[in-house]
Amino acid sequence: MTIKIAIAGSSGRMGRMLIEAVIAAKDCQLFAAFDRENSPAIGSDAAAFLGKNCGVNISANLNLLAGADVLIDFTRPEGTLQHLSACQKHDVNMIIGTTGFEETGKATITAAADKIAIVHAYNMSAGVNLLVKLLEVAAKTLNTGYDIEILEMHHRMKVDAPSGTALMLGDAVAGAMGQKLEDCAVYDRHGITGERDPSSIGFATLRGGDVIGDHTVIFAGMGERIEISHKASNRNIYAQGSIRAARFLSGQQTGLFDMQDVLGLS
Ligand SMILES: NC(=O)C1=CN([C@@H]2O[C@H](COP(=O)(O)OP(=O)(O)OC[C@H]3O[C@@H](n4cnc5c(N)ncnc54)[C@H](OP(=O)(O)O)[C@@H]3O)[C@@H](O)[C@H]2O)C=CC1
Ligand SMILES: O=C(O)C1=N[C@H](C(=O)O)C[C@H](O)C1
Repeated sequence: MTIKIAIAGSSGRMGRMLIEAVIAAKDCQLFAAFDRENSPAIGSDAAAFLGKNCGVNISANLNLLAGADVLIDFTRPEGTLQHLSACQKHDVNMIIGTTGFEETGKATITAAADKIAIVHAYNMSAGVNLLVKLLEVAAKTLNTGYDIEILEMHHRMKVDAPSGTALMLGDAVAGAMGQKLEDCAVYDRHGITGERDPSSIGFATLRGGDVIGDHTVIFAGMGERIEISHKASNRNIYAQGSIRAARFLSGQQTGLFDMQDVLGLS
């Protein structure tokens, strides 16, 4: 069976990576490609940046979703929520990689999963999702006497902080220790902060250059330090994860899933 895939944010870093990966995947067909109305790419072939013609022109008309199996969206929260409405209208499943949602946006996605099937994950790579499992073991084993800090670095163009992945890793660690991340997260330190609260999970955000995505969770004890890291060196890991998610969604009618479900890790 061929999976008919539409891509949102076609001219973005992830949009282009996804177009290349979908065209290369034997069981996938690039069905539609979207950008914003004011994008200079509107009307051009979606594979033009590869020096190829794939026969799908970039459009802002979301009615072209009709007949697609799934829309893959790596844009911005406000764009994703517009695309989500269009997916419900046309009964198209959705894969959401966008980060930076407020609680209301997350609730809208959860509600939409009563009508269509959605994979929503802040990191589509197999490696990061394995890290989540490793962290659950680490957090349960090192649950007293170790200070937990999460460090992430991304390229200078990234607009949200901390990264969605850092928040997901923090959530996994907090959950494994019977805590809620919102009750123990420390996102800023400046000035006379006082001693570290042993029950806190600290976050540090670095931005610079073209770093694709580095994440390290540190368990700092007295006499030893454990660091569990993932470093991305190519965005194709996210595109391949998205294609796995598209295969997973084939045949699903409704429901909200994450990459742990897709990879059989849940
Ligand atoms: N889950 C995962 O595995 C990963 C998630 N991400 C996340 O994906 C998102 C995109 O990342 P990246 O590709 O680097 O970003 P880019 O800025 O390179 O691309 C974003 C694309 O979305 C478009 N866009 C922005 N706002 C809207 C809108 N309101 N409506 C429709 N389209 C819109 C942009 O168009 P324009 O240029 O016209 O603004 C652009 O084409 C981020 O949230 C990032 O954190 C990234 C990598 C992996
Ligand atoms: O913006 C990015 O580039 C990335 N965003 C995601 C995040 O916020 O975690 C995933 C990956 O780290 C790359």
